[in-house]
Amino acid sequence: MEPSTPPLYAPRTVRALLERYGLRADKRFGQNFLVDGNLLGVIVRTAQVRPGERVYEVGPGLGTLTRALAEAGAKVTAIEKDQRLLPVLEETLAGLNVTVVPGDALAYPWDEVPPDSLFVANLPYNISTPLLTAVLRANRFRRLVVLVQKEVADRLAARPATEAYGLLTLRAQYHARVERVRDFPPQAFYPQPNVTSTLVRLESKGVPDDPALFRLVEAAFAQRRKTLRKNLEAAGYARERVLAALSALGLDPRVRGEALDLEAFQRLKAALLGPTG
Ligand SMILES: C[S@@+](CC[C@H](N)C(=O)[O-])C[C@H]1O[C@@H](n2cnc3c(N)ncnc32)[C@H](O)[C@@H]1O
Repeated sequence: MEPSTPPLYAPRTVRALLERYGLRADKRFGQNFLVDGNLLGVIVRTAQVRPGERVYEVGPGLGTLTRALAEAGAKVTAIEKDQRLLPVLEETLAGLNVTVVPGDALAYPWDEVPPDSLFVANLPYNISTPLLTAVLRANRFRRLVVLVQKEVADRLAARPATEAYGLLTLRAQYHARVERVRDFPPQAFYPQPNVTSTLVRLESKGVPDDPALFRLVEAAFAQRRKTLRKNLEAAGYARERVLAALSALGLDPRVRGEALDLEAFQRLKAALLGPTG
């Protein structure tokens, strides 16, 4: 770009690009484009990209974050569902080390990503939970840096016995060490969303998925108001085994699933199914 050209994140560049291509931000795709250069810098610094490192991004949008990651030395693969944005990306990412993959990130073969890649994204709010689940489960990323709704960040970083604590929390904390980096106000985006966003960093523990553990966790949270024992029985775990396992762990039979931390769930799994279960 010419030195006098305003950067891609400048609100007037974003508005001009959309106008030139006859586009409007589409709510169905969760399109809130980043228009704050300082906060863009925060995301890139948090990602700590090494030169030549592979970075996967979901939802490049107009290419703002994609471009910043490529300029920091990353080799970026960016998956975009909105076909209307593909010609824009061709223009804004020209000459950079970026591959744009058209399609739905929920259908992307995350298992095929080379190990130790990075994942960096300003996520569309409507897919953040299933997408994070799929990406964490694939166990291919060394680090994930994601901008999500504050409420999703609360769930990722929650402690037991809180309202935000649940399946997503345990999925995240099983696979990674979770750190909230900072909040992003609505003014950092165009158009402005109704909610605050939060940048979250997840440092992978490099552990493979544990389907039996997550079947147990899913069952435990099926009906939050019910006791753990009732939920497990409803999911088909034999009553006697459940009672014996709770007693072996020194847990009150009236305990709720939300009281158990990750380690307690792992011990419960071993007590119910045996160490190899
Ligand atoms: C919050 S915007 C972020 C745009 C850009 N990265 C930025 O920070 O300005 C979310 C982006 O995800 C795209 N998107 C929405 N659903 C998607 C899906 N299922 N798969 C891939 N991309 C999707 C939207 O079209 C949009 O470009």
